[in-house]
Amino acid sequence: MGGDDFHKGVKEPSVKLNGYRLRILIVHTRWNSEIVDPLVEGTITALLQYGVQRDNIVVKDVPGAFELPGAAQRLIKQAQYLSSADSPPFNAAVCIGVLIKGSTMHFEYIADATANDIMRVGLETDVPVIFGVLTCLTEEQAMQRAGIGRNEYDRGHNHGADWGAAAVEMALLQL
Ligand SMILES: Nc1c(NC[C@H](O)[C@H](O)[C@H](O)CO)[nH]c(=O)[nH]c1=O
Ligand SMILES: CC(=O)[C@@H](O)COP(=O)(O)O
Repeated sequence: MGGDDFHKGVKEPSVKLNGYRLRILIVHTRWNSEIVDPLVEGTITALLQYGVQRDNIVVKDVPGAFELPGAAQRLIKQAQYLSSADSPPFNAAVCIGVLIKGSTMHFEYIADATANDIMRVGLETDVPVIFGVLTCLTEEQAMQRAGIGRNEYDRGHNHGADWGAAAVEMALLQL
């Protein structure tokens, strides 16, 4: 594979909601918002295509990727504690951010901590938490993975579509 052949997206699962009303949490960063925002939209679009109702998609924002796991944990546990017929717990969550390598080791430390803690939150809460954090060496790499690449003939693939599909599939596994 030559050049920066980026991931074209996972083969979509053949999941069907079959009447289930899923409630999905999206936590996204404000860092690199010009790339994060299309990823959030791609995730929401995928969730809607799979039959999730828009009022069952809760979207919250945090400063940066390092804050994603803590916010997801607090919001998931809060929903579990305050669970009611009108406000059921979340069936899945998606943490969305974009890390772009700078000139120090900051990138590596945040990427490692964020990835490990997002995994931990999912395991500890028993709510699937999808890892929607791009860890890129250049801005163009990130833009291509948000479907907004500078190449007018190939803008890339919006990974939000994969994350939304994964959230639905993993949520149904929990039912
Ligand atoms: N450089 C990037 C950051 N850095 C900020 C941290 O995530 C965090 O908000 C700060 O260290 C305060 O705890 N965040 C990103 O999401 N993307 C970056 O490229
Ligand atoms: C991912 C980061 O924290 C990075 O953008 C910060 O840049 P730098 O390493 O040049 O401080």
